[in-house]
Amino acid sequence: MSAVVLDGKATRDEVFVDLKTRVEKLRDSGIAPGLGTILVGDDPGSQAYVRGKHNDCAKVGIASIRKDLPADITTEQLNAAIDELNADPGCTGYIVQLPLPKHLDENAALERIDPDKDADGLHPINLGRLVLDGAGTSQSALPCTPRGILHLLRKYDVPIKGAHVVVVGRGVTVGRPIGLLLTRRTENATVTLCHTGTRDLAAEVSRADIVIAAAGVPGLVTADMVKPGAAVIDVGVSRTADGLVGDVAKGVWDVAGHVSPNPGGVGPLTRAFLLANVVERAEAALVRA
Ligand SMILES: Nc1nc2c(c(=O)[nH]1)N[C@@H](CN(C=O)c1ccc(C(=O)N[C@@H](CCC(=O)O)C(=O)O)cc1)CN2
Repeated sequence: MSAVVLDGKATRDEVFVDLKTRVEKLRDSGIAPGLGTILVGDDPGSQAYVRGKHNDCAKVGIASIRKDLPADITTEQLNAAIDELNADPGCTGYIVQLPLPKHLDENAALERIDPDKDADGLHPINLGRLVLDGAGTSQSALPCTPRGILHLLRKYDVPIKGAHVVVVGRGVTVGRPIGLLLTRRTENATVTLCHTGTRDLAAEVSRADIVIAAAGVPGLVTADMVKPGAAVIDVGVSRTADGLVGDVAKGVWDVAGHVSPNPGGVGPLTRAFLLANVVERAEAALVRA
């Protein structure tokens, strides 16, 4: 079997066309959406992601505000940068790029973001709204990668209702929120969340109609684990001497029905839906005004 490729780049381009029109409409109403980013340290991966986010802003006409801080900043200095973006009227939505250096408390940083400007949907209030089925509305943003995964599955008509989804990885940006998203009544999937404490990963994965691999372990999901015809979404990424490597081994392509590759799958949509969240935060502010 040769899997159908879920093309993240082509899908991102479609999302951008829609966003450009909405940004122009907002500008006609006197609102200029602006994305802020806070990047701490010099991790090459994080630097590349943040650079990409600002390039994307230029493509759809969103202003961008960039705060790059050294790896050894104090909690007080990080808090000051967050407070500045909370107070900046030109910044309608922003993110703190993760991971932060070990000496900084990620949860405390996320909690300090103004929930109305939380473009990642990772503030505890917004994650709480996801639990209560309120996220993804004018109330609050949905986390970007889960939103991208759902969009790709829908676009390529991968059946979600009633599907058994196995998520590998329990991180805050993907593993935990994707389970909440796919078990909403509108999606109605059954989700198993696997992690390093899972006893028999292969047995869990083999029952899945949809596998979402977000562990950051190169080649963790192998062909022998995957049910023939299943959809496999490769989200985890590791930077190795051979370049970027996903969680899904190459042989999976011969067994799966659909594969979202890495790179070229969900990553570009993570960035696209960050901008969608910024536009939607600005649209919501317009309605409130
Ligand atoms: N505050 C956040 N931090 C992090 C998030 C997040 O959603 N919010 N997710 C990841 C990193 N990430 C976004 O920040 C991200 C990952 C991947 C891509 C992407 O476009 N990948 C490309 C390959 C890019 C390359 O060559 O380096 C692809 O998959 O084709 C964009 C953003 C952790 N941190």
